[in-house]
Amino acid sequence: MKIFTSKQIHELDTFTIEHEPVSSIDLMERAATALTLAITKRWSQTTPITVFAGPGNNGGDALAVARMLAEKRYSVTVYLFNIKNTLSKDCQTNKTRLQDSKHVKSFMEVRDEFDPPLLTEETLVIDGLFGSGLNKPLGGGFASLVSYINASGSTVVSIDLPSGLMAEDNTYNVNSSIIRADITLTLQMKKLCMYFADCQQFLGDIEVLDINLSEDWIKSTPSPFTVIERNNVVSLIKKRNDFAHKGTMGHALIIAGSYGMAGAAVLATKACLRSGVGKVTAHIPDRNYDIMQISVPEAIVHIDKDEYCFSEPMDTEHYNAVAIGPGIGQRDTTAVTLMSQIRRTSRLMVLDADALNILGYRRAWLQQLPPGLVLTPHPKEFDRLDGSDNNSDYGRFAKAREMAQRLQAYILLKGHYSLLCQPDGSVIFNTTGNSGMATAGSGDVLTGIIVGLMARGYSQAEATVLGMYLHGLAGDIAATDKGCESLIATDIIDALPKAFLSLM
Ligand SMILES: NC(=O)C1=CN([C@@H]2O[C@H](COP(=O)(O)OP(=O)(O)OC[C@H]3O[C@@H](n4cnc5c(N)ncnc54)[C@H](O)[C@@H]3O)[C@@H](O)[C@H]2O)[C@@H](O)CC1
Ligand SMILES: Nc1ncnc2c1ncn2[C@@H]1O[C@H](COP(=O)(O)OP(=O)(O)O)[C@@H](O)[C@H]1O
Ligand SMILES: [K+]
Repeated sequence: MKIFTSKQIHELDTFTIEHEPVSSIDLMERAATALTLAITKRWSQTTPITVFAGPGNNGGDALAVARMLAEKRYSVTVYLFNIKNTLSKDCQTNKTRLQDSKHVKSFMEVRDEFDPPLLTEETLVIDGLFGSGLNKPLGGGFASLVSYINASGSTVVSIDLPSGLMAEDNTYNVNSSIIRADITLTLQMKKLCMYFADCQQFLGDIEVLDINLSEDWIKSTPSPFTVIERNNVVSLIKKRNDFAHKGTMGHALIIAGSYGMAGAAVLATKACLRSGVGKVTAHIPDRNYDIMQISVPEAIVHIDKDEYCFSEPMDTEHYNAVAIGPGIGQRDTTAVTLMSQIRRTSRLMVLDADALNILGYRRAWLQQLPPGLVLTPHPKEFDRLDGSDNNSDYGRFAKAREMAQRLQAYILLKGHYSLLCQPDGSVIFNTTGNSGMATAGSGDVLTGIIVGLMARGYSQAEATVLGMYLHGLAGDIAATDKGCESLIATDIIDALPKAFLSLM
């Protein structure tokens, strides 16, 4: 599924109007019908409704919704903000239609002075001030109105987008000038900002309303941003050959777990074994030997000469893919060994956790990284790599995208919607997974899965897409059994078989 920018969605509206063909005002009527249905499904006629409409087409939608609700005998009070005396054509038409309707309780067009009405906890506010046409953060009277609505305790339904929220980049936005909706009824498709954690406080629950915009345009228009769908993943899965043996199914090497962090190595290794690979070798310091042998009898264990940490690069010729990082610590010896390991490894490689922290604290080394690496940072790890500590989610997304192109790397930025930035500038969002996975060790599990898939023969792009989808899916399956509160990383590994099976 593609994610389009607000500029593209505007083109999609225009294309639909020209090619369906449908007049612009009839398309607005279609949107308003879907919005009204979504509202009447949830609230009865006894709910007092106050509608705030802006001067553009978002306001036009709101005025049409107000008329439809009034015709259904809802009690509706409407404020249209026309400060500059410029309404969009369809907003103007809907203003006239509303005024002509006998049912609207009260309609006021605000030109300058505005006395805000009483909004109580019983009031349902319909926010149609601004949608995808917002071109800068709200200020002045609109910012005050937004603060007033937010402070009111009323339930707020936003049309298309909470007013004040940009469809894409909110880095320099002012939080207090953005509507905090309880529900956002968004038209046709989710906007990019809806995938970012720091925008969720404004969006509330999101419902996407299909308004039948042109399928042809959607199919034929490219977008660098997509969301993984089940069928994409199913088509990636490689069939096992009946005559397969462990020597033909790939050999993964996992360099993980310093003294005191054996668990990271155990989790990554176990997850890797569950990913279809033939053999897994875990390279660990001597002190962790017994723990690994006892916890994961299926793994081959290779011991570092150092008792406590990763200190000598491995010969990786005999492996198909290598993972380095979970729990390796950040000692200077380990840092130097990491770089020497990266330089001498020609195999597919995934860097995670402390491998990323080491690079984050020595950012000059980033320039020496070979192309084709997979990096799996969580937001903090990415900020270290990037050298900044105040990234917005959009900012982090944009920088990860730029870094993936510059380093020719696959950067999997983890989060609720993890996103994969590829060397060609494309970005793939994942929607499997849940908050139960916010628990120590779940990232180690992901690393194990990805290296297992790469060793098994998947490319970096395939392994990361399939890996993040499967990891989240396993988390979702585990959560149906254990619930989110009690979920631990081991549960994700235990659910991997069911996750795989559900895709076969
Ligand atoms: N035919 C279409 O194009 C359709 C559009 N739809 C609706 O139209 C919306 C987009 O409409 P528009 O493109 O008219 O945009 P909006 O209605 O979101 O806003 C545009 C208006 O806001 C003003 N504005 C922008 N930023 C401002 C700021 N910071 N402070 C004060 N004023 C500001 C602009 O000058 C313009 O008057 C969508 O979100 C959706 O709700 C739907 O009706 C579906 C069909
Ligand atoms: N709220 C959430 N929703 C979906 N996935 C989540 C959520 N919280 C964490 N995850 C997933 O769990 C993993 C956590 O990784 P990470 O932070 O590296 O954990 P650790 O370092 O403890 O192993 C990531 O893959 C992330 O996408
Ligand atoms: K809105």
